[in-house]
Amino acid sequence: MITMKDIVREGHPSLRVKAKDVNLPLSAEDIKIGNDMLTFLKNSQDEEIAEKYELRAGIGIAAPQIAVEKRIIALHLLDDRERLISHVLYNPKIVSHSVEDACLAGGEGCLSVDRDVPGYVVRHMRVTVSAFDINSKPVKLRFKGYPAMCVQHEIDHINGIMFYDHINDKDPYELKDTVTVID
Ligand SMILES: O=C(O)C[C@@H](Cc1ccccc1)[C@H](O)SCc1ccccc1
Ligand code: NI
Repeated sequence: MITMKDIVREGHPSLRVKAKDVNLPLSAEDIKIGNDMLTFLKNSQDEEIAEKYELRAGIGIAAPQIAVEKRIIALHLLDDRERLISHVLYNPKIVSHSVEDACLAGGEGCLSVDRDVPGYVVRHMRVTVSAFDINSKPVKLRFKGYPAMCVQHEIDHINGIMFYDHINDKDPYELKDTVTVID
């Protein structure tokens, strides 16, 4: 099982590379990596397991965060209507997005960053993502609001981008009027 010791921290080279596409159909190894990542998220959100294994809560994770430089991400969170969003996505790609931008009111954190980095991380309010699921089947998924922030955070990771790369150094809380702040 993945625990915090398996999650690399900022400064590790895997966090700054453009990860490679996985081959399809998926190998048993790549399927296991995806399942292990999703299991980590579920464990990290389970009070007892998280306490027992000292896991930091996560709603998303990307393979480079466990030093696997492949384009694999996992999401496990509830949307604003309490619907479960739980996916392992292979070779995810944003194929379209809204003109409207958004950011989380409290800024963002990262399982690979052991410090607070204040500031707004402006992203697309809505994204459409094409990917392959754990059965090697093509999927097209639409995300908006909080889940959209999460999937963009994870796709950034497979492109070697950290959330604070988006924060305006001079004015971390700069907000253009086209940006919606998500509470
Ligand atoms: O490091 C990661 O990739 C997991 C990120 C995902 C994430 C960060 C900011 C905004 C959306 C998603 C976080 O560490 S998950 C931690 C977390 C837990 C609950 C709510 C928000 C962030
Ligand atoms: Ni992160």
